[in-house]
Amino acid sequence: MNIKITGPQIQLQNVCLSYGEHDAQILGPITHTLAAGQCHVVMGPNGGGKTSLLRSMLGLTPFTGRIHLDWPNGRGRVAYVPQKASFEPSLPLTVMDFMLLNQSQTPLFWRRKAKTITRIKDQLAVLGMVEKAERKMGRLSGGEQQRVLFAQALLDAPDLIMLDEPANGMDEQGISLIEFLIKELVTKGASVVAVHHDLNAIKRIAHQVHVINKTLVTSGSVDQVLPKAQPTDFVSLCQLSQHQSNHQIRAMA
Ligand SMILES: Nc1ncnc2c1ncn2[C@@H]1O[C@H](COP(=O)(O)OP(=O)(O)OP(=O)(O)O)[C@@H](O)[C@H]1O
Repeated sequence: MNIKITGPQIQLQNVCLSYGEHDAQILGPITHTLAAGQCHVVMGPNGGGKTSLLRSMLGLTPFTGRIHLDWPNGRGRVAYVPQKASFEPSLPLTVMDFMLLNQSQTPLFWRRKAKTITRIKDQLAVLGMVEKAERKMGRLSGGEQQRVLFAQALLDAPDLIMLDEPANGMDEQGISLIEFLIKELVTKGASVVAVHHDLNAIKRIAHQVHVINKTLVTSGSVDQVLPKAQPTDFVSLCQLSQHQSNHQIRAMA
């Protein structure tokens, strides 16, 4: 099948990050390129800097160095599903309100176009959440909130989507659905960058895997990076230093 790629290539040059002037360096230096139109999984230990890297790519966290999104046909649409969102249970924000938030500049209480509402309901239906459109966001379960966040991210057919642990809190059906939708996005030409911990899921969805533990430990296809995909491999993968990584991973295969 001939896919027209609409997602960007992501180029990182000497990217470094620390949160405060005197704080330890969280990331870097990282010089690396993520190919356009593929599903890239970022994995690594807790605190290794995966979220920080994603947020840097989105321009949400200050960093040094350079991150360039090289779009094939001019700048496309970008979506982000954060690791966790917290909604105060008493906050009077329904699922529908939340979906409408970045659909226009007009206040929420203004009348909405029927076309927009239908489009939102269709997207909520895909994620199995249309029946809960009038529920308050803060009263949904974690997995349900995650489904709504995903629905909102997909609403404008993104060309680049960043997913921070998209399967977090999801049941089995939700996990399959998210994986199906990720594959569908890539089939349509989008670039996907997802933080993930589940090795089996990574094998199912990833074109390229990038192991991050402050710096880039290693990167390559699933077959190159996850030769046997046992949990112990994951631990050792994360502990490898940049210098020894490629050699040792080949030895593990
Ligand atoms: N806003 C912040 N201010 C100060 N330190 C931060 C901030 N955000 C993250 N950190 C620190 O940066 C380090 C990397 O955090 P980050 O969330 O990027 O890691 P991660 O790999 O995504 O972790 P996890 O797998 O646990 O989600 C951690 O030590 C964390 O405490």
